[in-house]
Amino acid sequence: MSGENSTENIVWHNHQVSRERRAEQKAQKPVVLWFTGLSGSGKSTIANAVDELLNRNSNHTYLLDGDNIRMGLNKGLGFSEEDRVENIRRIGEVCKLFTDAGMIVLSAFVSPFTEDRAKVRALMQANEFVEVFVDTPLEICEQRDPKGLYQKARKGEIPNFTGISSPYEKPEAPEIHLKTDEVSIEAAAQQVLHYLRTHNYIS
Ligand SMILES: Nc1ncnc2c1ncn2[C@@H]1O[C@H](COP(=O)(O)OS(=O)(=O)O)[C@@H](OP(=O)(O)O)[C@H]1O
Ligand SMILES: Nc1ncnc2c1ncn2[C@@H]1O[C@H](COP(=O)(O)OP(=O)(O)O)[C@@H](O)[C@H]1O
Repeated sequence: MSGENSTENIVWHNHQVSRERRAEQKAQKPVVLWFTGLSGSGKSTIANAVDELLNRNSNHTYLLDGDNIRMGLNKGLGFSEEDRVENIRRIGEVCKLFTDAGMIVLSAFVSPFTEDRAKVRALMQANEFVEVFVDTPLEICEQRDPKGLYQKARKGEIPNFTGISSPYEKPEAPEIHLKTDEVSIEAAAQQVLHYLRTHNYIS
């Protein structure tokens, strides 16, 4: 392909400071903690709790959160299947940049499609993608309804709402499985920390 959008005249630059040196300096193994689950499942709450624990442990982290990214980088994308695919693709690329920088990234997006999550995993280096399934039954998300969105969706005021009028494909083999109807926010966060410690991402 040639023309304005072609990449044929673009050359990849190798950095003088390697990704290994960037990670070593931070005394951690870079990784993306990819939280996925229904709206209201607890992705944001648990990711924030993990972020807090990691920060106190002197780790270098960054939290990418659904609503915030949609107000900036992904402003203009909606909730059609096509837009969700592009939303997750861009977020995957951002995660890759952060892991290259040696960071532990926490991403909290519904990311309802198995294929899109698999594409992000494939973009990362081996063992740098950890899928965290925030597994909360739809009935409980609906009871929580922290933003009042389920109520609106049930009234037909929000089209393509995940779990109601748009599918959520559950992870089949997540590295971490959090059942928030059985464990507290603090216990869920500790479960993630335990995984990171036992797999030598952090000390
Ligand atoms: N139609 C529809 N379906 C699902 N969610 C909706 C929708 N419209 C708005 N919202 C709000 O947007 C947040 C989900 O954005 P994401 O970027 O995580 O979605 S996706 O990964 O592209 O599917 C989601 O945030 P969370 O509640 O934090 O998950 C909702 O607050
Ligand atoms: N065990 C739990 N884990 C996570 N969130 C919980 C739990 N119990 C209750 N909650 C509440 O559920 C809501 C989850 O909302 P949020 O974190 O915004 O979800 P999401 O980011 O998946 O949309 C919060 O109000 C949180 O306090």
